[in-house]
Amino acid sequence: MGRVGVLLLNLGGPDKLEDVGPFLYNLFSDPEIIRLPFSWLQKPLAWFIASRRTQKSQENYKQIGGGSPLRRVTEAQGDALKEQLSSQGQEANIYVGMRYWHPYTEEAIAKITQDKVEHLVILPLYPQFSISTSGSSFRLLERLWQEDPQLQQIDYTVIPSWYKQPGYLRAMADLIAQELDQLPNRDEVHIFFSAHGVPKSYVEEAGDPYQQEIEECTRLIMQTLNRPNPHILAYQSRVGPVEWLQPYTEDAIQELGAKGVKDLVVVPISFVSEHIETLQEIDIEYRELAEEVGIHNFRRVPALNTHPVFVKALADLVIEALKAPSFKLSQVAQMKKKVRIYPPERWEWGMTTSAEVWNGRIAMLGFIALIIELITGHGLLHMIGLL
Ligand SMILES: C=CC1=C(C)c2cc3[nH]c(cc4nc(cc5[nH]c(cc1n2)c(C)c5CCC(=O)O)C(CCC(=O)O)=C4C)c(C)c3C=C
Ligand SMILES: [Fe+2]
Ligand SMILES: [Fe+2]
Repeated sequence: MGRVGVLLLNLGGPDKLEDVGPFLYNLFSDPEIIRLPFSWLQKPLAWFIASRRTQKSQENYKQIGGGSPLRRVTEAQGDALKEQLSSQGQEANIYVGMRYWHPYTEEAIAKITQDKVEHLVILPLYPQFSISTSGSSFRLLERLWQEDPQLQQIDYTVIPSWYKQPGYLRAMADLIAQELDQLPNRDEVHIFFSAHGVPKSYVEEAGDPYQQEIEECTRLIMQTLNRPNPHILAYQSRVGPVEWLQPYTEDAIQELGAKGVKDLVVVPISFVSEHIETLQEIDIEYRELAEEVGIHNFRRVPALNTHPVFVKALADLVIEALKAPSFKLSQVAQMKKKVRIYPPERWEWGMTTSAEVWNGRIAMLGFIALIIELITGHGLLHMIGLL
């Protein structure tokens, strides 16, 4: 076999506080994150939302040391994977491609062509598929492939999602067991799976298989764990006013508190690395809430990071993918029950939930712009002489 490469995909995160604004702008500029009727509105709206969110987001990053650990952790995972592959007789170069911050996917692709990689495995570091995560990275890669004849020479294969991988399930179950065993009444502790949320319309209108994969993954982890504990699944990190997958983590914590639950072990299930949503949102915000509602033993299962059983699982995935018939980027959408990757070919006007929401938001934006213009005396309407 010729030169082998593995491209690890992840979302990326700001390395320092000054990066937060531009990182958020990149994130909200992605039509897979925010769906709009007109593409020309994407950038101004991304700028508007990012500016409004930057300060709050910076405060959260300040609480975890002033930046995201995601790059460091992902690079460590890459190093560990290279070593593990080598010990299993497979030499490979590992490349990290982030969607919204350095090292960008484009930078990784440039290195891959420079190194003349012949066989490439594309492995998203999201166990479950969502339009907003792996889907967005695959779409970007599809575009890069179409534009570059050199890339088209590479024999590549994609792993769309891998939440059923036995080593991954084992590593998750072991980490949960370790936390349960720290508590005196370990078989009665509630296991709380906290998945990252997505807007409900992704699942119901666009056919995102994310919710189904999360639910199945939860069931498989519980089966692997093989303990009698009660468990619950809820969704965290909601952004904006639309409805996201329910129940929301904060509501579920409150309900458990009201029922008199005292011991909780929280399992972050959509992430394999520590980042802001484990270190700040769960460890600080949800812990505070849990204490307020009387859940005094609140423990969080650490992210897998470079857990050896997990790294071996990643290596097994790569080796199997190299042996199996290749799976192309264009096949992912077909396989995932005809997922309509955002934005749709044609904007659907009318009473669809998202169209209504966005029509309302655009009107609101226009209204805000008008108020600002009336107060400051500067703006588009003054420029064209209407005010
Ligand atoms: C607004 C929509 C968002 C969707 C949909 C979304 C889905 C989603 N995200 C992750 C994983 C991560 N998200 C991270 C940061 C992040 N995500 C959003 C918004 C959406 N995510 C924002 C605004 C941010 C920035 C942080 C903030 O201001 O809250 C990160 C990086 C974290 C870091 O340490 O920097 C990850 C990872 C998943 C798995 C997911 C859907 C399945
Ligand atoms: Fe996110
Ligand atoms: Fe988030």
